[in-house]
Amino acid sequence: MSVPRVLMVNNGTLSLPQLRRRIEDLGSSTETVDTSSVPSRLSSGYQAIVLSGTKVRAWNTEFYRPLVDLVMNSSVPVLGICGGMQLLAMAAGGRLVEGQQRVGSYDARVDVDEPLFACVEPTVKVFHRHTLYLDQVPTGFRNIGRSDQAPVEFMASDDGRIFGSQAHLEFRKDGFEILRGFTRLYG
Ligand SMILES: NC(=O)CC[C@H](N)C(=O)O
Repeated sequence: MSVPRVLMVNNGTLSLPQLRRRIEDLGSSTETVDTSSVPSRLSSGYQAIVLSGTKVRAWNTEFYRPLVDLVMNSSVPVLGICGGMQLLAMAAGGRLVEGQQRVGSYDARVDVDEPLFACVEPTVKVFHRHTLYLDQVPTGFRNIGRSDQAPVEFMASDDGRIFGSQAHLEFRKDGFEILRGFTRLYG
């Protein structure tokens, strides 16, 4: 079987190497493109798209428009991490709020009947590094994970193609196992 290829969009996160390594450890190859130079159409050679955390905040919808168009016009599984989830949520009309800066490991409760969580228990310990919080899922998405700190820790599109994680899944064992659940959607 050939190795699945993942297009990794670098939105300026501090932990791109770790994110790539995890996806590669799970059996995919990765190629990275910066936010400002994403293609207008996904080449048929890719089986999934992963959006890293961000440097430019999700409020800047103009900056992220080409990326959002790429995601919406593709048909492969997509995973947005931290700011990568926030920018997808903003584009779909979601609401973000400025909160307490959160850095470190926190528990979240997840819906284990969702394919993303096929490899974890209902409570996961995952790593966070952010100050913006999604307090409402946008139309077309549902809330699939929550915690004492944030009402929306994970979201999924109604068609089950696009996922978002507030946590940086490139860290911690449970993060890796959630990434494993994602790779099973296209691998
Ligand atoms: N790590 C990130 O992706 C940060 C996202 C966003 N800038 C926030 O602070 O919430």
